[in-house]
Amino acid sequence: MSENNPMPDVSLPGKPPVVLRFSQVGFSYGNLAVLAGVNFHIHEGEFIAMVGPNGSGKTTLLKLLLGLEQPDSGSIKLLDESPKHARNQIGYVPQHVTYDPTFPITVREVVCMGRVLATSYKKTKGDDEATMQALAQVDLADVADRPYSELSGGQRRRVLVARALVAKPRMLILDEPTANMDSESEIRLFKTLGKLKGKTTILIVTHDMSMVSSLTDRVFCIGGHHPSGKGRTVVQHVLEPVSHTPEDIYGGKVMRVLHDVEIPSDTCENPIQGAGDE
Ligand SMILES: Nc1ncnc2c1ncn2[C@@H]1O[C@H](COP(=O)(O)OP(=O)(O)OP(=O)(O)O)[C@@H](O)[C@H]1O
Repeated sequence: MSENNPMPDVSLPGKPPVVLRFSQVGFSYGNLAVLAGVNFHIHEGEFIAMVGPNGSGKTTLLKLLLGLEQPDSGSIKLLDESPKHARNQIGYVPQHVTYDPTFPITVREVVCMGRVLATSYKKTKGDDEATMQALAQVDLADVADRPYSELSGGQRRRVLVARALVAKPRMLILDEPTANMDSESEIRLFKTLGKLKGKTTILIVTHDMSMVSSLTDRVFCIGGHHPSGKGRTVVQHVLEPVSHTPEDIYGGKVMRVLHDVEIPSDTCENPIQGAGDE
């Protein structure tokens, strides 16, 4: 597939559909060029890591993906639609949530907010059921009626995952999910993500460039500058299993991101089906 002639979002036989496609995307804040010629796609059910150093454009890429910013050039298709139209089908787990610890809100209520926000109607019986299901998915059903402020930082992050899951999203995006977490909380979070793997498409955005969880199917890096000099581009890198590392990092075995060996970002080895390049 040539860079200037991206393939349409039509799945090949035997391949899961493409849920997100960036085609030749460029974006600047005024004179500050951030992204240029960005081409990548994600298939339904994949577990993807998007890595990049601080200031490389990860948040900008998320804003484009969610339709909060518009690309200067190129196009973005999310679930076959424009990001603005499709973003209510995305579960987003932010890095930071500011909350007032004196505000008396329970874990159950925090999770249910994800349901109300996504569907914009009054709370129903179905919401209660979905809330408890989402809490069970993150192994926190037993704390449903505790005040949110009493939970540890790691538990609160999992509550936010439940809040994102409660509207049954087609894709889950986690922004720096393990920032400021101890290793035990990290393990529990990745256990939760391991259970979700394959059931929903998962995109983790992180500045940790060197290692990712072995749950990861493919890793994209926002890195080198585009030949045009007008911003950074995104490439796909190869993952290598690492032996002799403690298994408690990233909630299981870790994979090393090989930055000296890259494969073009518009190809896909499709680890789900083990099929050839697209
Ligand atoms: N609203 C804005 N207006 C102008 N420049 C911005 C704006 N937001 C971000 N930038 C700049 O765009 C570049 C990319 O920023 P972005 O926040 O996307 O990077 P990041 O990879 O998410 O960084 P970090 O890991 O530090 O959060 C940076 O140079 C940043 O200073």
